[in-house]
Amino acid sequence: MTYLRVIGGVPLSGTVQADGSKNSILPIMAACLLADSEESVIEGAPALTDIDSQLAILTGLGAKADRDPHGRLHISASNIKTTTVPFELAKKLRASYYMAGALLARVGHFKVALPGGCNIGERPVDQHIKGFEALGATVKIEGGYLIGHTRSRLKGNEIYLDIQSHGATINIILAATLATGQTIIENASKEPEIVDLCSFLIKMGADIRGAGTNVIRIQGVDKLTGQSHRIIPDRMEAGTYMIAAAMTRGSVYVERSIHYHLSPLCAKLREMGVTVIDDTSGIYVNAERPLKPTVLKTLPFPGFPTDLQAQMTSLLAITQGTSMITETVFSNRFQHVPELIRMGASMKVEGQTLMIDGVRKLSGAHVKATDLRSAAALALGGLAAEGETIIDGLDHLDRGYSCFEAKLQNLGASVHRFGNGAKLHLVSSHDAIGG
Ligand SMILES: CC(=O)N[C@H]1[C@@H](OP(=O)(O)OP(=O)(O)OC[C@H]2O[C@@H](n3ccc(=O)[nH]c3=O)[C@H](O)[C@@H]2O)O[C@H](CO)[C@@H](O)[C@@H]1O
Ligand SMILES: C=C(OP(=O)(O)O)C(=O)O
Repeated sequence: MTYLRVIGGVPLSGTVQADGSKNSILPIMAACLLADSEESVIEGAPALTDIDSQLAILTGLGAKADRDPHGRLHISASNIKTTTVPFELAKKLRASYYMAGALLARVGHFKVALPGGCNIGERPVDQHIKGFEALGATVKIEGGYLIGHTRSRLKGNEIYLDIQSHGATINIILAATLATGQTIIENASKEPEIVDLCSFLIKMGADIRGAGTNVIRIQGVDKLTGQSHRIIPDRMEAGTYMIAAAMTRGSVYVERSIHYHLSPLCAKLREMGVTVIDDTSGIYVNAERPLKPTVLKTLPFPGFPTDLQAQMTSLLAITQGTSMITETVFSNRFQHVPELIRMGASMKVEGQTLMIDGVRKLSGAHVKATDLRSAAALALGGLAAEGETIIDGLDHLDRGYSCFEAKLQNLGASVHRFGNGAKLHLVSSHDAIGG
């Protein structure tokens, strides 16, 4: 077992760089399957277990998929030997289901085990199925697999998404790129990762208009070829470090973060009294003044992202006054709450709403992360807490944060990984910092 030990109390200070976006690179890796010639080279791929899992899936399908020593991914899918993604591989990440749209377009059939990923509530695929069927495929769920085929080439169609689903928008775009005729996706997701995927597909030869708006038009083409692409910065990772700066009353420059992608977070932090300044290369956060409580609701982009909700919970836990968070995207995304309460937070979940009565300080405790962003939220709690916090469940953290400890150490934090039977020993921050 491996744990993270965080000694709180140090205001973060310095510069941290955002890596390439996990939620952008994973569908782009699936899109590489659409090219029957030329290698794709993806730059800016961080060292994440989700990326390793997606590489293993591509290799299993017969593609050549590797990471070079400079962190670039090389993917070439001239041969596809199977269209089955077994449970053992698919269960590791939600993004495994993007193989369905790509395989359906490229070879006309797929059998992909229903995915894993974060345990944050129901993650149905009815909108993905609706889209594939509208394009002419026959799709069923059987034995834990999503199975689809089409007898002839997929045919473009109009598809209205009942829910503005990020995943379904991506899967339908992937399937529609090689269809005949035009596909129009209405009520499409507008998230930056969709725009990045479409930029890559357009370089490959796809004809796509409207990415980043609610209506995306895809005119099918006959062929796509591999291309090079640099992934956009990870707004969730960048946002996590911005919140960490605010929590520790620090002063941090998050290089490569894009203000437009983070505008809901920047707005909320400013409302709370944090200084947030954006320039051409990043965002500067300074939180020396006392902060004010706030109210926020998670929504599809450009609303407040659900992937930053847990981290904001940690910040509001130590912001005196009453705050309220409503989670509208996922049905079970407050699993960090009992752990923060273990650290002294005062908050209560009422349905999809969390009422927070901000306390002056959290205190270190042994806590367990049950999903990716809750792991980050607990680490942030630890950075601001008195004493030592031990965090269990790092497999979740490693899915989405690369060099997490090193980046925080660089900002002055005391964060270390230890494990394999190492003795847990809780100490006070005074002892630990050597005061
Ligand atoms: C809208 C939103 O914030 N999406 C987030 C979601 O994308 P992800 O693609 O995982 O989720 P979706 O956007 O598809 O889901 C949004 C909502 O739609 C529902 N749904 C989805 C598909 C479907 O076929 N039927 C259905 O009912 C889901 O249960 C959920 O309540 O998690 C990603 C990883 O955390 C984030 O990067 C995305 O920003
Ligand atoms: C929940 C997340 O990832 P996934 O949807 O891949 O499980 C996330 O990125 O916060």
